[in-house]
Amino acid sequence: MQKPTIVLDAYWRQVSELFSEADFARLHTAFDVVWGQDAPIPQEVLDGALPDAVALISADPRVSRDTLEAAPGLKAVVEVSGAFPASIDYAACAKRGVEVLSCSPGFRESVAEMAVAMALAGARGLVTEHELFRNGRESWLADHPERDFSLFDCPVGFVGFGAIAQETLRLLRPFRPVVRAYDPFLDDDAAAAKGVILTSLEEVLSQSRCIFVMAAPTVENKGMIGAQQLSKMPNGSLLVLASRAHLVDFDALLRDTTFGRIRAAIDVFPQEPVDRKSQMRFNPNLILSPHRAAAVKGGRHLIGKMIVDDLLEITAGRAPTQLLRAADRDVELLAGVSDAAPVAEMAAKR
Ligand SMILES: NC(=O)C1=CN([C@@H]2O[C@H](COP(=O)(O)OP(=O)(O)OC[C@H]3O[C@@H](n4cnc5c(N)ncnc54)[C@H](O)[C@@H]3O)[C@@H](O)[C@H]2O)C=CC1
Ligand SMILES: O=C(O)C(=O)CO
Repeated sequence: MQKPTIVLDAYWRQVSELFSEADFARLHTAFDVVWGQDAPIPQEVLDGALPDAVALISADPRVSRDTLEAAPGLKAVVEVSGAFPASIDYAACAKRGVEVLSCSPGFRESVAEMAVAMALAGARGLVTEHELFRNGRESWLADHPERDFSLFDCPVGFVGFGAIAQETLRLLRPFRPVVRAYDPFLDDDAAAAKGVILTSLEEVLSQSRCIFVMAAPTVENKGMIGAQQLSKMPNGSLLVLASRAHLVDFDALLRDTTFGRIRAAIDVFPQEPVDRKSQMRFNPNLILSPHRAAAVKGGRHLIGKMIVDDLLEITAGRAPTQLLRAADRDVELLAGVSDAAPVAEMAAKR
């Protein structure tokens, strides 16, 4: 029997960053894969494949009514950049019954692991003492209660309680944290099922010693953590920023961390790469990570597994269960907010 055709146009990503060898083999066993190379797909290859394609996997999917007309058998569009882009006609896809899926849940393990690493490094003064040690100024056997704390029984807060936050909490569970979360799109039952107190942003910020910012960037939440919100954080508390700089007023964050009243561990920045002369580079109360939360060998392979699993479901006539479905989200809030262009440019230079 002929295998269904899929178009794999992952560039600017590398195919091997998305798929383990085993999942790439599963993909090829189940589907006739067009392109699948680490270079942009030539337009004529795409045009030639669309009439037979059941799925289009792309880091930069451009799907208009014309695309849908050219692809009468299309059942799914999978974006592999990390967020729903503005370049898809979501209404036209919904009308045609084409699933639009985002790979974003496939980052959860690697990003959660890094968030825990950043929290532990911040909470135990690891990076600070390491830097002081290099300069002969380290403090032997000192507790530093004004700065350091244990995650055991610690009040921990989440701003945004989606896939990455939930995975982070799963990893933190052995520390028995007392967990509060602010997420206006989560209901009480879902939070209760995870053992989390769903509450206001103010309470999360004022009652937690360690706060993870993990909300998706939307058209509504730019700079939602500003000077007023940061002022609620207790002295000596730590902000771990893992989702997007969009959520935080960086001028306010840099002001509040300058003298160490609060500290921050940051993986994502308003401009990436950060300017060589930025004050951030000289602020000892910041742990700086160059957008590497998912950057580890295999750190994006869950994406490939989810893609293969969901495409098998979709081509069997069932609903996808792994990737994020546009149909389940208010795409108006999300689409195009996260600009993939700087990430794509940095990725090209790896
Ligand atoms: N640092 C890195 O390398 C990476 C960062 N990310 C970022 O992490 C974000 C979160 O990823 P996931 O957990 O997989 O997404 P998700 O969609 O599962 O969860 C996002 C959560 O944010 C919540 N949210 C939206 N607006 C909010 C608001 N105003 N206040 C509080 N919560 C709000 C949503 O209700 C949702 O529960 C992504 O959108 C992406 O920007 C993702 C992968 C890698
Ligand atoms: O690490 C990556 O590949 C990302 O896109 C993070 O946002």
